[in-house]
Amino acid sequence: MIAIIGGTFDPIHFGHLRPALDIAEKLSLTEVRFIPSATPPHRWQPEASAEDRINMVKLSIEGTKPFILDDREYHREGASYTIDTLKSIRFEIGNDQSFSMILGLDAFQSFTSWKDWKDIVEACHIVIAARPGYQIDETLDEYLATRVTDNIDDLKSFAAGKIYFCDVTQLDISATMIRDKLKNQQSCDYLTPAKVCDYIESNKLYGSDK
Ligand SMILES: Nc1ncnc2c1ncn2[C@@H]1O[C@H](COP(=O)(O)OP(=O)(O)OP(=O)(O)O)[C@@H](O)[C@H]1O
Ligand SMILES: O=C(O)c1ccc[n+]([C@@H]2O[C@H](COP(=O)([O-])O)[C@@H](O)[C@H]2O)c1
Repeated sequence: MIAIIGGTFDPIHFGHLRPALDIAEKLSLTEVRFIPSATPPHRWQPEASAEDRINMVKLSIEGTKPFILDDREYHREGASYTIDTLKSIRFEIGNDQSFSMILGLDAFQSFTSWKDWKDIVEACHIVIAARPGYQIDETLDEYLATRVTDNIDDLKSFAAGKIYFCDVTQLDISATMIRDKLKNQQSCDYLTPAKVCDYIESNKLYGSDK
């Protein structure tokens, strides 16, 4: 079973890494691919370059099984739409293998505004990580509500199409919080791996001149 976690990762932090590991262990995932969004379609453009964000992801996951970097969105022109990423992965792994997309609860809340969101649900399972400050929407879209399962085995028996809310270690960390601290010449220690803090410092990212 493989999964992806996409993100702007500007920068990557423990709020991405620990929940992704919790989900990998809970679902016995053989691979979790971190996919930095080169040109996010839906938000202001990232502060750090795609190269720096990719380097920080690499540093933060090296040596951690089953995490790997997948930089396909960097090599694609135009806006980084998730549906295009999923189609290209499906092309590689075939239609029979169980394949999940990990999303934080905040990202899931705007999911029905994503490009071709119904096709996304057909292409993969969606595993939603709890995030401090966000609650499951009681008025979940009907199309989505019928796909919710609390049975992990469904994620293994079906290749796609299920939605699973996953309890994970809740860390109230955001990339915005880290960028703000660095702008104020504060440290990002213990919010993201030390190697990422060192990279930010050496490359003077996010207005940090420490
Ligand atoms: N602390 C967290 N707990 C659970 N999920 C998270 C957390 N932080 C980010 N995520 C999820 O990780 C994915 C990528 O998030 P992203 O790179 O936008 O990080 P962010 O911290 O939300 O960034 P920003 O503050 O710049 O908006 C999204 O699905 C998001 O919901
Ligand atoms: O494809 C879309 O329309 C779309 C709209 C919003 C978000 N996404 C993806 O959702 C992931 C998390 O987004 P973000 O803003 O939390 O980094 C990331 O991989 C984005 O490319 C994708």
